[in-house]
Amino acid sequence: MNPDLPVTFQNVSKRYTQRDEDFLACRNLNFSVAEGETIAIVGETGCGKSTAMQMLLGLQQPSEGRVQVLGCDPFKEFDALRGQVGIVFQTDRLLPWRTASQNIQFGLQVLRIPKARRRRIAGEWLERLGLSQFADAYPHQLSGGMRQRVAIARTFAIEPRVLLADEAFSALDEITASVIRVDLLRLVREQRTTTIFITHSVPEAAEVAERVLVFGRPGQVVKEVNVRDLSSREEAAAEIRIGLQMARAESRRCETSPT
Ligand SMILES: Nc1ncnc2c1ncn2[C@@H]1O[C@H](COP(=O)(O)OP(=O)(O)OP(=O)(O)O)[C@@H](O)[C@H]1O
Repeated sequence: MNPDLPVTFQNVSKRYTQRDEDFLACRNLNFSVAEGETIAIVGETGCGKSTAMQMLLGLQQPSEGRVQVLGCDPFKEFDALRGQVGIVFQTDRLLPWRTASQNIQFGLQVLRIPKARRRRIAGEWLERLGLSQFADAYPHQLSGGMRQRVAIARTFAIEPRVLLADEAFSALDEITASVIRVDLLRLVREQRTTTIFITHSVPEAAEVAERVLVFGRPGQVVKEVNVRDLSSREEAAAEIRIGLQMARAESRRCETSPT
């Protein structure tokens, strides 16, 4: 395990207890993300993507193995990572009683940034996302795409070193999603934020990531696709689909093999 890399999973397994029985959600999961790198994790529903991300966020403890984020154990050193890991969710999760500007200031408030500085930072992010004239608008006065932009601004305002985008575009219509995707990618590149996209969409993974990890069940990397080494996004998408087929075959093999 290289402690200098911002995110490392080393031989990580996670077991849940379901109806008095052990259930393996991740098995011997190994991967890392380099500083400033953008990766995507793709996998079918139930393959353990969320469980892996919960361990990254320190919300779940691995049953075995080690997770390291920015040199810390996220479960045991939860407070040390406060403000260092940002998340963009599928839904905007804006507070309806706060204006766009006040929503962007929320994380900064939690980090006890003084009011004048908070306002200035929110103003800068509203401008960067083309929302300056909506600073005082409430979420119900904004379109879905604008709300997601406010949520993105709220995440970037804390200047996270690691960003997690969890199905960040799947609640938007395809046209809005493609515009917001471009916005988010631009910010990730400008800020050089180490980023993990979680997605079910093969074309999206091929478009946003430099490297794609295809997850199989229980949570493990069945194929790694280095988009940088391929000639086109289409070729990357084809490689990801091969990975998903491998994951399905492996999962069927596990289901049918005698225990
Ligand atoms: N807290 C929990 N307790 C028990 N089992 C759980 C818990 N969380 C997840 N699981 C199980 O672990 C497996 C992996 O779930 P997980 O949510 O990590 O998958 P996922 O790949 O994120 O799925 P999706 O794409 O649908 O979000 C599933 O079978 C799920 O039922």
